Amino acid sequence: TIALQHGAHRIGNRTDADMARWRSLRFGQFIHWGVYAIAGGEWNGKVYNGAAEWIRSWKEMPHEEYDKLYRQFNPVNFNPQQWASQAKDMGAKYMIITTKHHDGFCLWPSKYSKYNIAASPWKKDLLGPMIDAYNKAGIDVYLYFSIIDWNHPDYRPSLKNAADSAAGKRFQVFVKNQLAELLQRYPTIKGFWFDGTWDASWKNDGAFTDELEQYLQSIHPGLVMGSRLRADEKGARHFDSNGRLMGDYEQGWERKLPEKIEDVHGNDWEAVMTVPENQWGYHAKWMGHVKSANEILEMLVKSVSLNGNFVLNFGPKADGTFRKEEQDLMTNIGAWMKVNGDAIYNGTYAGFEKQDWGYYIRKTGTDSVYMVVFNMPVSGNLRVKMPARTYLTGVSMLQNNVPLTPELIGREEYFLRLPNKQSDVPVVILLKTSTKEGNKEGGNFEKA
Ligand SMILES: COc1ccc([C@H]2[C@H](O)[C@H](O)[C@H](C)N2C)cc1
Repeated sequence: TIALQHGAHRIGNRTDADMARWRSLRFGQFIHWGVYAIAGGEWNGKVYNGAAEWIRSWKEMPHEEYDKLYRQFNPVNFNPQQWASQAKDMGAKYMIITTKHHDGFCLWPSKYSKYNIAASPWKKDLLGPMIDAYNKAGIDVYLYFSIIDWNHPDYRPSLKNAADSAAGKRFQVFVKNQLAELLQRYPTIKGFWFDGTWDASWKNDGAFTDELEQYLQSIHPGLVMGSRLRADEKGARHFDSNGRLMGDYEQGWERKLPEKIEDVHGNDWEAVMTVPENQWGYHAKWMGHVKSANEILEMLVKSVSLNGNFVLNFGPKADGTFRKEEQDLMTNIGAWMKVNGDAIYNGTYAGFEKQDWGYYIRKTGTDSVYMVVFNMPVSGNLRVKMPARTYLTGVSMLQNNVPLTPELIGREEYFLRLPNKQSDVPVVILLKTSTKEGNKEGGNFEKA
């Protein structure tokens, strides 16, 4: 290994209570909301094909035009209690809100940048009421913060000369001040979700990123921060030059999921996902494939089955309301979560051989293993192969506790048959298992 001053300082996952809480939540709601929602992916009658929150970078959008949009930002229909209530109904246990995206517009009245909500017709802080409402609904809040800041005069993508370096230093002070300001204003938040850390000016100062992470932990112990914040002294990101994860969880899974358990290297991780192919902020015209509730549920279940968290993104309109497609998703996902949430919360990798019908999820620290069936075989037979020295002691439908009688088809291998093969939502079976030889003799199914 290479001697590193600013690489990973911890080998393996965090084991403290704050991280265990993050791990138990499993399902989050991402919210991308800002002045870009006013444009909604269009300008002068033309449609922007990129991600709506990036419209300022579009050649058809003059910077000075975009930079005046905040004068129209007036979310008169913003209702934080309603936002929190629908997130709770969906089954989300945490929420990540864009405090400031790459455009630099702050949703809170920051002392360190005039380009903030106080300068808009709305005037009032948006973050405080949101965080309070979500916390009251039992939902933890994490703050998205973009290091890239297109509005700040000292932001430099790279440092080419002494003047750049001086600006870069001023910018680092600005970032530190804003983050400390957010922690001071919103003490109940549980962590930061950093973004916009790929530019040379950031990744070539690994020491600063390391000091910043330690500074934030010192003023708010227990903060959960993923692998996007840091770089090591050689400019490596996410994984240091010795291949060790920096930060508290792997945060690179953006609009993609790992396929198998080996892909996550034993690290905590989180995937963030858009409903359309690639829109985070509000876009009036969604193009391409829009994911259904069942497709999203499969991503959520697959993430948990591979020991990760899954965060679904929403892009509220400029007036503070959610588009109908997003409201319908929250309702439909929530209906399934209401019945089957036990298989998700505190879920983790089960250690069973993957089968075609779907995914296994173990309730952390227990012998309870859930089977979440997405692909009903025409045979009607759901194959279950027990891991070595693990015995089946009970099988039932999660939804109504109806017991199932497995058919033994080999050494510790079974077929399970559902009462009926028809379902237009995923079906969950609860397996009770035991690793004690003794139970083998008892009521397990081999005797039958
Ligand atoms: C260049 O590819 C990018 C850059 C930034 C992103 C940003 C999106 O604007 C959104 O905030 C997402 C979470 N983030 C990674 C996405 C893709």
